[in-house]
Amino acid sequence: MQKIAQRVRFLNPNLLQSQLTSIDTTTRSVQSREITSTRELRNAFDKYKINVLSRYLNWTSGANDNHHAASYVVNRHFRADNNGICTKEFSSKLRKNIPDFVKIVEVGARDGLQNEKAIVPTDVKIELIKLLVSSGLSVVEATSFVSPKWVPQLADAKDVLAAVRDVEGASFPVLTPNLKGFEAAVAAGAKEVAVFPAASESFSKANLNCGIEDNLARCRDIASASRSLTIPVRGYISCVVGCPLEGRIAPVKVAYVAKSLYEMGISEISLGDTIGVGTPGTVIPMLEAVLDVVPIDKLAVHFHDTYGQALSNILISLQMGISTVDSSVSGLGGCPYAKGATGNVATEDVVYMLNGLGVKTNVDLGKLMHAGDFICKHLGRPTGSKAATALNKVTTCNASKL
Ligand SMILES: CC(C)(COP(=O)([O-])OP(=O)([O-])OC[C@H]1O[C@@H](n2cnc3c(N)ncnc32)[C@H](O)[C@@H]1OP(=O)([O-])[O-])[C@@H](O)C(=O)NCCC(=O)NCCSC(=O)C[C@@](C)(O)CC(=O)[O-]
Repeated sequence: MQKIAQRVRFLNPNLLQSQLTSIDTTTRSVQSREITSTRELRNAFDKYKINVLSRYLNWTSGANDNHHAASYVVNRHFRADNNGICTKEFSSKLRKNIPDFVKIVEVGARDGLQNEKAIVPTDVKIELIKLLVSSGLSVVEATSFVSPKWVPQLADAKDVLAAVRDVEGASFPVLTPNLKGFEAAVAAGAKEVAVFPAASESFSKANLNCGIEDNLARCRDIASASRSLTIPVRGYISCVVGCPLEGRIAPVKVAYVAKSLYEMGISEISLGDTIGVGTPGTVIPMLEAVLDVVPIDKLAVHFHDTYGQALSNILISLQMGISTVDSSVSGLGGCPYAKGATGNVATEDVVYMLNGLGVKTNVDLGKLMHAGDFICKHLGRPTGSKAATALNKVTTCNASKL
């Protein structure tokens, strides 16, 4: 700013400073959606006389060697059109479909813990779930009713669910791979369940001991049993972009499973990048294929962060209009049948990004970090959340207000 002020010699530095401050004020109004139309933007420009500055800088940049500095200032904030009226072109394009509210489905107590070798005591799981609810999360997946021989960590499913099922403020879906699991979950008081087919035949066999079609038949049994009890059934699809056994998964395979789940009346379909190999380059075609067969409001995304791509994949999904995102406190997790896959995207990182975008989640980041600290202390390792790591260092800052 100082350098620009010095170089733009014909403009009084104080005036320049005040004009740039006005640009920042207007930018914030657009970001917070106080300004939503071109007319409101033009009014703000008139009020602050910003167009004078942008024309001046454009002229100056053409007239001297200060091109880069001047165009940086103008283009960074606004683009001047032929009439000298600026539009915030990139911002409106890139934010157009991003929803005002995102529902976060917290999977830390299930997906997060299922892969832990040392058995986490039941009362620690219960306390974790309660802390997550008190942070404002409205969906906290509690556990799985699967074979304890396959997933010993979740053998206490009945006790965990019994302790949390009546906690107010959230729903507590549980995974059910077959009718046996569904019946046990209902008997334990489940009010919402989830089935979990895969888009990869080999992964389906490794994870569930049956192929895609046999597993879809099990899902159908659960969907019809749940109908009479008015229990909503969520459906995960594993390996939506890549499989640890088969490699790349074609979008058409994901669309096939998604359509099958939709047709059996599944309430929400969560698209899982189980091993975290996806990038926006593979996620976009997969979402396009699924969107051809399932309405957008039925979809959720579930990204593991093995390659550090989860937030980019979430952002692109939001830009495509998806408004439900799964995540796991402190980035806990990994699937026992997907070797090498690391945790889910950390809920703290998702909330931090959404706060930055001005998207509501109703989640208090400070309280969420407290839940993360609690479970990480128990597991004896640092958080996997970058936002929590950074914020924990900023002792003077109130994370809830970020
Ligand atoms: C599906 C089964 C049960 C089939 O397992 P199986 O061995 O083929 O089943 P079976 O019908 O032959 O029964 C064998 C034994 O399991 C018992 N059994 C049978 N069903 C149940 C049940 N529901 N609950 C408790 N016990 C059960 C059954 O009673 C019997 O007991 P035994 O007579 O030997 O004592 C097994 O493969 C299993 O439990 N798999 C667990 C898979 C799992 O939990 N994977 C992790 C979750 S998926 C995931 O993480 C991905 C996701 C969702 O997050 C999305 C993403 O990240 O992308």
